[in-house]
Amino acid sequence: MTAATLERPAPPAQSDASDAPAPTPRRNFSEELLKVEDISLSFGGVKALTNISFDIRKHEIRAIIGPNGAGKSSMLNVINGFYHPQVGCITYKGQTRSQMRPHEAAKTGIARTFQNIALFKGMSTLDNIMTGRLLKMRRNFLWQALYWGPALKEELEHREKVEAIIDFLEIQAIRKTPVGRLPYGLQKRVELGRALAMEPDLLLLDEPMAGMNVEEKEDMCRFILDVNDEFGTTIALIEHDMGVVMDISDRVVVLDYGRLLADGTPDEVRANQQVIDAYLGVSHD
Ligand SMILES: Nc1ncnc2c1ncn2[C@@H]1O[C@H](COP(=O)(O)OP(=O)(O)OP(=O)(O)O)[C@@H](O)[C@H]1O
Repeated sequence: MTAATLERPAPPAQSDASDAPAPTPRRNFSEELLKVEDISLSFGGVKALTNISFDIRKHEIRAIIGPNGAGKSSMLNVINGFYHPQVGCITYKGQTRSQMRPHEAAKTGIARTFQNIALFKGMSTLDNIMTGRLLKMRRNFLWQALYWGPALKEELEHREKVEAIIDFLEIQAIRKTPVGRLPYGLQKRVELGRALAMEPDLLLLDEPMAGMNVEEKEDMCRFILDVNDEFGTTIALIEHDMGVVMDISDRVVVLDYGRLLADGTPDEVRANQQVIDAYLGVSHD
């Protein structure tokens, strides 16, 4: 399977009296999980985002694309509370805020991977993924020292979850290896594992395939699709590889110079002349 041949599963056929050709085989989603409205973010004189509005629907794969410096990472940072916009609001799970706080975002089910891998390089794969369970731990260290039996039971429950993720991502062979010794593609997979350990409802992936070879990209595509299908996780991802974006995304937001240039299905975005001019014709190698 190549990345270029990956396709989302087609929705069930609709009975239609007309002989019109079937619609593009993409999935349809209606329930909104997150909405950003009129977001503007500046750093001094640099306008990173200007009046950006779009939504992310439950269970979809949503791509955010755009040329370098378009504001994609800033947008993810606004969603998970790393950056606080000067204008606009965010509605997540029905609650509207002018800004997210990182711990609020994490506690309410938003997990994130980073453009530059942010793992503990000296720690093993297993321990790195275990750090993703920290917010799920019910008891503090003092409690664990005083009540050893229940603490052990809780620890075993977390271990089981982590082992399940290790199996799912097919990284059993490197579970004890310090991640700093792993090749780049596997480190990216471990970082995905750590985000999955948070059992997120919304998973934000910042360039999950950057720096990967073709085989590693195929693997990562498969894992992203599987996470979405098997766990029902909603995914928002930034990606420069257009083949991947068009193949695995349900809808695509296009940013350019911090402004929203287009928002639609991959087919709509692909056919948009402004997008072609601003982005698709531009090489990012
Ligand atoms: N912490 C910051 N301080 C100052 N300027 C920033 C900061 N973060 C982002 N910017 C600026 O905001 C603009 C958008 O940057 P951002 O990283 O969001 O773009 P991007 O689309 O993710 O780019 P790339 O594809 O190169 O990662 C750029 O001009 C960038 O220099």
